[in-house]
Amino acid sequence: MMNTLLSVEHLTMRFSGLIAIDDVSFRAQPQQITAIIGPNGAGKTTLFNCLTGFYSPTAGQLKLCYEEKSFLLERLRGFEITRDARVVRTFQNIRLFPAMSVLENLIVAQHNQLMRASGFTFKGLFGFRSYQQAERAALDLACYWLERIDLLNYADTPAGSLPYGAQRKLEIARAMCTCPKLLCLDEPAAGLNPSESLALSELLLFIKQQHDVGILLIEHDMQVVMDISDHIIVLDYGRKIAQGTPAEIRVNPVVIAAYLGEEVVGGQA
Ligand SMILES: Nc1ncnc2c1ncn2[C@@H]1O[C@H](COP(=O)(O)OP(=O)(O)OP(=O)(O)O)[C@@H](O)[C@H]1O
Repeated sequence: MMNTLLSVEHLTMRFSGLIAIDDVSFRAQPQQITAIIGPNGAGKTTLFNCLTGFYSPTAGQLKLCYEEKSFLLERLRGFEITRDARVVRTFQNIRLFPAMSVLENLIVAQHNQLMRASGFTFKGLFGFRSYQQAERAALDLACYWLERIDLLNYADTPAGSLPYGAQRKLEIARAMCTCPKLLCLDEPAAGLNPSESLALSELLLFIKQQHDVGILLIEHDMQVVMDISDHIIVLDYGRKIAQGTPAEIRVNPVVIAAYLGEEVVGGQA
């Protein structure tokens, strides 16, 4: 029996009169893909904003556990959520550093490790061996991910000049360079063509199988969701209305009636 990676308990987020998330509870397991679906305005991104410190929840508990450690995310500041709890996210809109090279985007993601290795400057300045080793390790990790996303030949290309689909993959590679335990992806398939969506699905399956990370996936592309998710949480107007495996969600009448529609359940996104 796997240990739970993330426990969301009675999460509520209010904006004045509007309840964006209303008493939502669910669990996510390590090395599994947990999809969060629901129509526009259901509260999906707000959930990510609570998990990653952009919003302070009105109520509820967000507990992350791994390797005998546990973190209450709602009590941490944003940078601690990434640095200490190792939760990382991407956004609906691409947020790469467009003028930096592809490789530099992946090195910047390892800033925390490199700063520690540099003794917060002087070991780096004086070229300590331990810092040089850390630099090499950062480069190796960046190259590992560049190979995984087929961008090794574009290492020196400005990230902003890559095709859209490649930028989406680079964002995921950049997130993975932080060595996360929980990877939160906000609509990674948005704007991708069918073959790019397939490549994305393969990348996410590779990550979940080969790396000790749990994935939370917000996605409107039902083909991607149904193909790769282990577990699906369905939100509507801030409330959880269903959860289950893709097979269960496909035939859940509440979900069919409210969200997917019969055509989409049949596999047409
Ligand atoms: N900072 C904010 N202030 C006020 N209302 C907000 C704020 N952030 C989100 N909301 C509201 O909370 C509700 C949920 O929004 P959210 O962006 O989480 O939905 P979503 O499920 O991610 O939608 P989409 O699929 O369109 O991205 C919406 O009604 C939205 O307008």
